[in-house]
Amino acid sequence: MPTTTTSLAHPVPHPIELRAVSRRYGTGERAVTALDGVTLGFAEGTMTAVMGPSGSGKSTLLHCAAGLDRPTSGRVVIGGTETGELDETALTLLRRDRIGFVFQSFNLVSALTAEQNVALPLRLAGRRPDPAQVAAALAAVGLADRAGHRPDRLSGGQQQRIAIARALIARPAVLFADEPTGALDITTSRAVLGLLRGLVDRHRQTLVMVTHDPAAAAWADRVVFLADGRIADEIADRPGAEAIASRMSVLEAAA
Ligand SMILES: Nc1ncnc2c1ncn2[C@@H]1O[C@H](COP(=O)(O)OP(=O)(O)OP(=O)(O)O)[C@@H](O)[C@H]1O
Repeated sequence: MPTTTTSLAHPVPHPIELRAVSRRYGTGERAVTALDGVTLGFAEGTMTAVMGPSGSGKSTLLHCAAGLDRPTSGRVVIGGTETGELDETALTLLRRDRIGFVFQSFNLVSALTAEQNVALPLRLAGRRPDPAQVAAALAAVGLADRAGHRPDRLSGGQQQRIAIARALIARPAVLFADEPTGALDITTSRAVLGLLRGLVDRHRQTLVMVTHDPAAAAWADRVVFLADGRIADEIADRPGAEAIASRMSVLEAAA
């Protein structure tokens, strides 16, 4: 039977690639290796959950991959650009163009309305926000009718949805989320995760999310497990929460 090879000579690069990335903090006896030779790519239109025991390097991985922190050794390639070759200004501009970030604590500006918060990244980039673009971002997270509200008049879930709209306003290739549902109840978490999943499925958004919660990780296509700064395990093909929880308990028992 004839065989056909379909591999591409020049495959499209992943929006983000980490190659043998290590990050050490401090020097001498106090040195901590937070990441230890991690090689990982995040494909377009996929959702990856990053899990692992406390201190295993999840936030450090996210910060290095997003260009918020620089590795001690190894390479981070964002949209085909080697970030190690960029100075701080060029890295900031690349991040502004390509990366969105959502935090557990929402990080909204309390004195600004929902629409002003969403428009903020454009203003910081020196661009005049297009009201239609801001309205579309609010509509995409189901909060068109809350445009004039300040964060203290919104629920936790609504605040996180505003933070997601703000992260998406510049149409980043990759959205990073560090425990985005960590401060939310189960029902609200589900709504936020459904929204994130929809962005991946409908808009081919690439999403990388750190979580401790197997139920949240079960929304992902792939779960990467870290232990002591290394990739300890990986499950692909949308694993269920039970399979994820049992891998986590093995890693936590060993930690
Ligand atoms: N700025 C820093 N200076 C020194 N050590 C640090 C620094 N940031 C992180 N570390 C250390 O690096 C290791 C990995 O930290 P990191 O925050 O990436 O882990 P994590 O898996 O996100 O943890 P958690 O689940 O508890 O948030 C830990 O041992 C931590 O103490």
